Amino acid sequence: MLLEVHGLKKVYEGRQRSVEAVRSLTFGIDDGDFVCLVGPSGCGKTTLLKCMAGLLTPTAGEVRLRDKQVTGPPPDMAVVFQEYGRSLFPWMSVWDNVELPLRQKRLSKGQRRELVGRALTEVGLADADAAYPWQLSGGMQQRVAIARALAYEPLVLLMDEPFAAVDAQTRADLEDLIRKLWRRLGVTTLFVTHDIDEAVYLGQRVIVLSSSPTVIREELEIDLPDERDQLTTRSNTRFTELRAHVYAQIQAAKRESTVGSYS
Ligand SMILES: Nc1ncnc2c1ncn2[C@@H]1O[C@H](COP(=O)(O)OP(=O)(O)OP(=O)(O)O)[C@@H](O)[C@H]1O
Repeated sequence: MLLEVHGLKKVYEGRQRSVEAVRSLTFGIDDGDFVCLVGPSGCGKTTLLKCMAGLLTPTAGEVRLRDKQVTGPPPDMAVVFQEYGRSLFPWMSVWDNVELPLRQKRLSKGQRRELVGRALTEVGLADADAAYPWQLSGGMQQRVAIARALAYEPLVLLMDEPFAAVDAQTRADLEDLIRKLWRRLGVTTLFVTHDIDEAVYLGQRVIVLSSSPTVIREELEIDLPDERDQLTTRSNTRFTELRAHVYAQIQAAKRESTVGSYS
């Protein structure tokens, strides 16, 4: 198992009251997996992802990467967030943004040039290397963030609702880009989303979370062909069945939390 989450619990301690965001989560991700995490909004997805990325300390339980406990941001992980506007440096060119983490890795100039050039080509931005992020559309900025993560050659790529802020057409293009890159490069990916269709379309496996305080409601194998396509896959009967199943699970999770909050 490449990445393991064991009995993870996170309680935010406030001055007036504490909020139990994640109650107890245990799951693992194998090398090369593409796993989607989906759950009702506010269910604790971002909290979980931040704990996995070493940005938050769990209240109990642990995250292990290659059998080593995560206690701070591991050098082998890259994260792509939803807010591309805040994750790129506006005063740096596209090329410099993608190169920045490689400088911290202390790679030679030649190695950096090769990795940045290749990553920008992979995401279709080879010609935009000298532009500044603010000159690009939202979808292009998110491509830059993806290129930056890929150039870094992480063991694990964590993505937190990365396409939530772009329009539907761009989103479909970016979904296909991510699947294409995953199939070609085989990078282990954990993709967090509240969009059921997106989770089923992208993942090999979907983990459905309950409402906060979060536990796992279900883990589902997505037995759709690896070759996916926005038109054929989404009109496939199996796709429709899977999305209906996940939808029902999430509705049930929401109902339970409403009942819970009145009991
Ligand atoms: N810093 C914090 N302090 C206190 N409570 C917090 C904090 N961050 C999140 N929470 C609470 O923890 C719960 C889970 O929040 P989180 O942002 O992880 O959920 P999410 O599933 O990512 O939400 P969304 O679907 O809106 O992106 C929510 O009830 C939220 O109000």
